[in-house]
Amino acid sequence: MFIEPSLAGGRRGWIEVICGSMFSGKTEELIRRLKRARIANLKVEIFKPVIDTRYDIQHIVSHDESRINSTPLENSQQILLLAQDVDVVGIDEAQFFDGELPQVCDQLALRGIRVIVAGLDMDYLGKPFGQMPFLLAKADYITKLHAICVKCGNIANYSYRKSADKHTVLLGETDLYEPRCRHCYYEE
Ligand SMILES: Nc1ncnc2c1ncn2[C@@H]1O[C@H](COP(=O)(O)OP(=O)(O)O)[C@@H](O)[C@H]1O
Ligand SMILES: Cc1cn([C@H]2C[C@H](O)[C@@H](COP(=O)(O)O)O2)c(=O)[nH]c1=O
Ligand SMILES: [Zn+2]
Repeated sequence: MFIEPSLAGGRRGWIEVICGSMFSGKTEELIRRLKRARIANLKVEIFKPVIDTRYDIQHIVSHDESRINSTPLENSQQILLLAQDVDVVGIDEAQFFDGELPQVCDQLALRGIRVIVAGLDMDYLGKPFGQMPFLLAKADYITKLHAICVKCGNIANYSYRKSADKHTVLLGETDLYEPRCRHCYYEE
């Protein structure tokens, strides 16, 4: 389990990345960290890309229905304007944001903000997704989570797409995707 670095003394501001396949618990872990920050009386702002309308337009919602309010954004530069005077910034579905997101996160961290980013490390083809590889390179702390393979019960790293749609971005849940381990993913 991720334990927050001490906030006492020293220079603050860092980037945490939570990654993994679909259903691995990224959103739950993001919500857990953000709720704890609020319990610590820190000022928290939460963002997601506007295209993520899967469960709710405004809220970040996990597959298990835990939720937290957020601000949907068209582009990552808006975070710099909206994250004034905050201690912690949470960002979900980072793979859908534009190419500016890594340097936006850098700037936030330099302002002394704790930045917590959650996103899919790989798309349905098993390729690095959007800005996630760059965020992983810049992160101070990385948490890779795993789902359970629906075929064999082992640890799952991959998000297998059940439809023939070839667009990289295709919103969905169990209707379109299932988490699979390496072996079950490549067997198909
Ligand atoms: N195959 C699976 N492996 C693990 N968790 C699953 C699976 N199918 C459904 N879940 C549910 O998904 C939850 C995680 O949801 P969520 O945090 O939204 O994941 P992510 O954001 O990584 O897609 C788990 O707590 C569990 O209840
Ligand atoms: C693999 C993959 C996923 N997506 C979409 C499907 C979901 O709407 C989100 C991922 O949500 P989660 O919180 O990680 O479960 O991304 C996509 O558009 N393209 C893909 O290749
Ligand atoms: Zn498997």
